[in-house]
Amino acid sequence: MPTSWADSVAAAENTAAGSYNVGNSNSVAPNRPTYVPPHLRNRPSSSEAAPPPAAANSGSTSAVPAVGGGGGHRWAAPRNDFRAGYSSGGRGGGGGGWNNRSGGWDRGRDREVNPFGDDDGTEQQFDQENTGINFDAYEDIPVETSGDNVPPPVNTFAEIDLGEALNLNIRRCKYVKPTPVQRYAIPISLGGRDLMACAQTGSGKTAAFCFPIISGIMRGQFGQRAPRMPRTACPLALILSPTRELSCQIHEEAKKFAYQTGVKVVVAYGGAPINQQLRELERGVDILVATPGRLVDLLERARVSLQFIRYLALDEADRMLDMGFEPQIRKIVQQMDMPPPGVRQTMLFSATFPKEIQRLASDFLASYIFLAVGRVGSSTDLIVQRVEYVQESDKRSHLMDLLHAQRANGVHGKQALTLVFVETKKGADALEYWLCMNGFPATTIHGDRTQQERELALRSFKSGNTPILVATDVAARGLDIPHVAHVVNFDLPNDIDDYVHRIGRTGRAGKSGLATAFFNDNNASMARPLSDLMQEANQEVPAWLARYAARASYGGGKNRRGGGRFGGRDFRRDSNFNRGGDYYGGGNMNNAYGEPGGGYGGGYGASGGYGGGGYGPGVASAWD
Ligand SMILES: Nc1ncnc2c1ncn2[C@@H]1O[C@H](COP(=O)(O)OP(=O)(O)OP(=O)(O)O)[C@@H](O)[C@H]1O
Repeated sequence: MPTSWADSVAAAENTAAGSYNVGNSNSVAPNRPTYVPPHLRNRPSSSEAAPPPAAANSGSTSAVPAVGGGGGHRWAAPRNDFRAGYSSGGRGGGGGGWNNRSGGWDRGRDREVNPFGDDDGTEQQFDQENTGINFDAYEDIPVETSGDNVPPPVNTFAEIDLGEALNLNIRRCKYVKPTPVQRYAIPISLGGRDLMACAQTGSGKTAAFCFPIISGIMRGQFGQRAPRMPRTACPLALILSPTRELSCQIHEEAKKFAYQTGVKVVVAYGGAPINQQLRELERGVDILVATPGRLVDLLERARVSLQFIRYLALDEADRMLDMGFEPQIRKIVQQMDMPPPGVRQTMLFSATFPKEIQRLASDFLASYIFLAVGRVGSSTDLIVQRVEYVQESDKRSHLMDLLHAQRANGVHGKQALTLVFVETKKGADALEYWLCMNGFPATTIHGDRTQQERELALRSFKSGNTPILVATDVAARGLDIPHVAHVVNFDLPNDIDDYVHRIGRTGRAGKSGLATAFFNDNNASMARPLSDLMQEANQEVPAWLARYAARASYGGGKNRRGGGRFGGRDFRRDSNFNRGGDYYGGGNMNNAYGEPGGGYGGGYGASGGYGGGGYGPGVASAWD
């Protein structure tokens, strides 16, 4: 349906925007220190001069310090060739970008680095589909929407008017069609609606919130524009995420999507020198990606103002609103100068969304749409889940057996990447040491390591030079590391949602993966939720675990899940929740293609979910 709803939204936006007029680009003088709306930057025109020279990479936009190497495992190093061949995402030659073409963009010293490294690239290079993605895996996924006047989903990117430059970048990313969460979330966001979205790990949520933000800024659809203040950066969009690594990853992705759109993306996160980030902010920012702690610092120094924010996205929103981060988030969103809900557009995304957190989150939203792709908090059945009964004292030798088996299955002499989750930072260091001593190159990521060590460890792991990463929950959420074949829960978490995020580091973007958990009596409280989760994901539940689960008493804790096979579980639909009937506007259940779907009974249950007792402090010690 290439001309249905998406077109009418675009038309409505253009009408509402009023002054949006492509032709204006000609009236902007080059290099004048005045504001040029993003939709007028970089616009090719027949009269323009030759494109800028393929500038050498100034490196000025890199938030990650240049790395000289190292950073892998610290102990015996059977293969410590970390420096070889690693590139953190194509910081190749220069290219066009800000301050070129239509000119007038006063970020004069910057050259936009081509994040694709394809400066001489032509269209045909982008024709290929994103390598290996299996979209069939998503065909039957149930989708639930609730709220008033839910915009219909789209089936292709072509149905949505995202803008020419963004569409080109989507092709460069080799995204041929939208994933289910993108099909629904992008039209909802382009329609100006607030959104609480829950979709399985690895299903493309980052693009689902980045595309509408970039597209909206490109359109320059705000009557008001952010002024240039000498020392205070005034972004139009803010994306918050819980960890430094995830913020960096979102920044890298967003830079690809925003390449040559004229929309500038900057990242700010703790543990890295603030001066470099301040300099970057001074050069101008449209989208700020940040961790909450560093952002509060910048706000208190009055180096960032939020008064022009039009888009707020919280990635891993349930984590951002649990006890660890909630005070900081409330400060940023409610106590500084950010426009209120309804004036700004707010998008919350996660793979898990406990009802207690949904209730908290609703403070940040105005008349929002709830979207669930797959069951809220479910794991994808692309991940084969195994649970093995292993006593504490046997865990190391058991891990060794798994790693030996995996080494035997290595491809092209390379061992598949294995991510091992442990409970504590000390435990991570101890296991890393032991693995290295036993000939398994391992490194760690946890909150006691310096930021540089963390980044180096991650790079060494991603590159395959150190194919085992031992991690605390700091690596549980959001990280998109290709080729993670196996996630081992050496220590099971105490919260089933943490388990869902951890195993979600494998089996991403339609690919399959393996997750093994070591279970013993210390994990008895996890027996029931684990067994329920595995059943939902069509996994084989071992008989001994089923017996444990049957014995486990239900105490109303946060690990308690509802009984249905699929449930959208918008907390507004809970019969315990009643705000006078003006809140919930009905729900729809579809498959991923927007067709009304049957076959998934019930599942919203007043009896289900995360009743009682507040949402716990999680694993704050393991986090930033
Ligand atoms: N439409 C698409 N076509 C092909 N690949 C895609 C598409 N959208 C996203 N991807 C790829 O899928 C992978 C997972 O995406 P992303 O990291 O956004 O997942 P996520 O849903 O945010 O996961 P998590 O819950 O773990 O944070 C990324 O490598 C991304 O490039």
